[in-house]
Amino acid sequence: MTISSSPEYPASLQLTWPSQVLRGSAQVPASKSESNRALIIQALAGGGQLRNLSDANDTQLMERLLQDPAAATFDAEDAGTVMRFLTAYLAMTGRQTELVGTARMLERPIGVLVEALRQLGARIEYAGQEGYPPLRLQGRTPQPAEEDPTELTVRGDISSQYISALLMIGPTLPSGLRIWLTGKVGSRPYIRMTQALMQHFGAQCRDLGEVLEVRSQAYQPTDYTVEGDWSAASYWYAMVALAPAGSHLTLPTLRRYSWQGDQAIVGIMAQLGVQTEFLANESVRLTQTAPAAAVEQDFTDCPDLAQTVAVVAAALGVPTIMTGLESLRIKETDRIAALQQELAKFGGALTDEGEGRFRVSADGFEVKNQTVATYHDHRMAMAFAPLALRGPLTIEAPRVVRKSYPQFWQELGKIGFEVR
Ligand SMILES: O=C(O)C1=C[C@@H](OP(=O)(O)O)[C@@H](O)[C@H](O)C1
Ligand SMILES: C=C(OP(=O)(O)O)C(=O)O
Repeated sequence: MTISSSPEYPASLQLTWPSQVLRGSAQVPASKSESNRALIIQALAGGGQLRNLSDANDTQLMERLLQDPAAATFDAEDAGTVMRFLTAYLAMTGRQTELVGTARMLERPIGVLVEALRQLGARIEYAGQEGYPPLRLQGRTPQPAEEDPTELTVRGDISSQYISALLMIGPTLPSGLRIWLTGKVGSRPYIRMTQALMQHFGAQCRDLGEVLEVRSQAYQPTDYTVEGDWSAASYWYAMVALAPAGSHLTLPTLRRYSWQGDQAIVGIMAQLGVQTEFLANESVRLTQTAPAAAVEQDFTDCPDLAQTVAVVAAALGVPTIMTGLESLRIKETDRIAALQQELAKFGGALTDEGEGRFRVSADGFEVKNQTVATYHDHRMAMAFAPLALRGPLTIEAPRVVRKSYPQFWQELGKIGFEVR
């Protein structure tokens, strides 16, 4: 396996499993969500040492862009957190600059955040389509300090990243911020993660459910060690679920008490045949057990787990109802359409039953040399890769994993997959 030595990934990768039990230990990357928040807050705090930062492209990109705050253009590439967090961060500096991204990023909405920032005095224009990047930041009208926090009403049903972006700049505003959330709030644990990291850096945030409040206050430079990424861990859960009986794996750097909502994978995979044991030294041991006869799961709080779970449920033939998938349509790709296309190649289906309910089913699910398209989406590649435990498989554009888990294919090679 030569991927590690090559900066250029091949056009496709063939994965084969030598039909033995799956055993050993796999490295997950550090959480990109924690890393990207910690980087923004560190910049606002003016210090603090960050340990175990993610090597994900999304994080390296954030780090690089923050090092050159005077740049004329900031290219957020395909990183949602970079686009949304930097928009808020840069808008508050009052600088004139531009934020751009990949073609897909220009289809991912940002109007809710721009509208909120305008109410905080930011002058932001759309350089292309109204409500979408690219953005032109044209400075900021300073606002006087008031006794009461500035009130904003923000929709919570499109992306929680707007709310996290606003919260993080909240302490730096002269009057602080009171955010009224409307609509069905999705990805709520990511908002809590933001609050937890803000608090770690000395800024208090009150969470009253539909109202979030941050007073004007100084962040304190603080050190932080980033936890492993639970979304990335989900692919290893999938592997244990699909591996021959008797398989087990250890994953280091994962905490029992996590700030990441995607730790929900522990409970979800308990139903799909993977038992989790939290060990000392921040690691978990995954053991294969029997799956439930049927599963029903809401992904409102953990949308990034949906692809992993859909693929495992289809491959195991466990009838599964998935709800809370609304935000999947506006991520790196339309993940619902992508799942439907790719599952069909194996005899699986993700059927829209209306009213937000999707049914995973399978009719003679079989893995036999299919080629999986990845739609510029890291999670499509990583969610389908575990199927290689059931038969040979080709993954197109394997480079996509660099967004969150650059070492993914190497880790597969180390655990015993043939990766060509
Ligand atoms: O704040 C974050 O770090 C994230 C929030 C979620 O996005 P949405 O809030 O858009 O659902 C998640 O899907 C994304 O991978 C990371
Ligand atoms: C949706 C994702 O990321 P982002 O929104 O930050 O691009 C993801 O990593 O699955």
